[in-house]
Amino acid sequence: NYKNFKNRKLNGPKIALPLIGNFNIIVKDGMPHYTLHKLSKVYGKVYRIWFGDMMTLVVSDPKVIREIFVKNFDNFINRPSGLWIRALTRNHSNLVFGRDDHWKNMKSLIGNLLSSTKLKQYNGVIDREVEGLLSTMNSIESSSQIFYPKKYFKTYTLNIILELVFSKRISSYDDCLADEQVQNILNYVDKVLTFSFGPHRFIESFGVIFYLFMKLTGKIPNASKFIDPVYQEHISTLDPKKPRDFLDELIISLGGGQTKEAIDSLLVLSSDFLITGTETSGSTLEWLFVYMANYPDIQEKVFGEIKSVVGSKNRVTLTDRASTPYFNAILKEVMRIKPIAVLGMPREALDDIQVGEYFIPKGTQVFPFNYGVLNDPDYWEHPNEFIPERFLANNHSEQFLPFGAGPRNCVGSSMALDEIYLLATNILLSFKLSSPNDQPIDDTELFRFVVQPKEYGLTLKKRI
Ligand code: HEM
Repeated sequence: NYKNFKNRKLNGPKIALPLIGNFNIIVKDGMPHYTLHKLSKVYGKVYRIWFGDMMTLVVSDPKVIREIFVKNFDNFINRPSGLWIRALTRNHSNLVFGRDDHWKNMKSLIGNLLSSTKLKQYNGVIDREVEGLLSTMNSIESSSQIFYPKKYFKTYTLNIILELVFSKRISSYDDCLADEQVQNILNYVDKVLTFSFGPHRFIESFGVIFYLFMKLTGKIPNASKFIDPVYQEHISTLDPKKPRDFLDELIISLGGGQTKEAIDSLLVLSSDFLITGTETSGSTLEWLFVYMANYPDIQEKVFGEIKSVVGSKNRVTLTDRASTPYFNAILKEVMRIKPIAVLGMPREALDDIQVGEYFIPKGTQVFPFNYGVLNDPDYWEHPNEFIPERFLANNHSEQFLPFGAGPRNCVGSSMALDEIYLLATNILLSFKLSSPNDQPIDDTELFRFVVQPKEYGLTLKKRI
């Protein structure tokens, strides 16, 4: 395979070290997306590089991304795996790392639960969380305290997932994150994300050592302390005619959820929701308010738009979305300039394949390199500048793929967009937000697979 790859003259670093490949370069400054982007300026929008012993293609040409992920989907249906992933996912029993027919079944189940029609039945959940957080923000404002978005946005997205999936809401916004159970779940999500990128993921022998070490020291991230009792409670109180939440629906779809296979799937699918459904939307909301505080003129303009749409109502609802084009453009621009899934999520070539001018051998890991596409001056004028207006004139659907492309794209995109829209517009309607010290909010990125801003605070001033 390696010979094949080399012979096809794909560009890429000439030298790769034994075992670690080019991993030393990729992780040198802790910001792999910056390094991969710099390399694409040298080797082009499609180049090969060795992530440890995994041959990897980094693709930042949206046309080639579509060729691979949409047109040749069948050959790229699975994600690369390894011992670490197999251990965390009970041998690919979940959706995020599910494979082949199992993935298809899980996708159809979860896709149905997270479809926009189905979510309408659960709209009240998001509305209640928005009310709860706004009321706490009112108290913070009245007592002239600083508002720290990170912990509140994490609690907001976590509460929505906990209610939709398990009918549990553990944390109130007043004692945000004080609850031990919430801390445990968020620590679990944090660990899984932190361990999503590292030599153990890309070098099989490191994976084995890392796994054994984590197992022996009892450090493998595990959410069963929370999920197991909730699962037992659901099984014993289930009414198949009246599912209360996603877990009930999944138990019913998996034939009662009592076989070993069904239990494995239910437990790791539940974890999928916690991992993919919290930090993703939460971090996007954090970025949005960094830009709202740093661009007060834009904040005023979007407040004007939201205020005029809402009229005498006191809350924005999802039916207002079509009437808030400027806010919609701002959200897109935030997701462009600060994408949280900078590397995209990788897939693996099932077989040798020729895609346009590129030969991709079996087993190659392919990254649809979101950060590269979204920062490429060939597709975006002044890519380093925050210019929401660019999305008013053109929706850039060719090169704006924050949720991925093709049948395996993000299954939670509707839910993410709904919860971000409802919270962000209602906060902007209710408060003027600014940096507490007249300095711009620091927009330095922290890479933990999901890219987030550093913790920051905001001063709130009531609008209505
Ligand atoms: C702004 C928020 C979000 C962004 C930018 C985002 C982005 C992504 C991306 C880029 C992928 C990889 C798609 C691919 O392989 O082509 C993905 C997959 C996934 N996302 Fe999201 N996501 C977000 C929110 C959510 C939420 C709220 C949920 C669940 C409630 C969710 C659930 C998932 C799942 C389960 C997958 C794996 C799908 C599969 O393998 O079939 N995401 N997401």
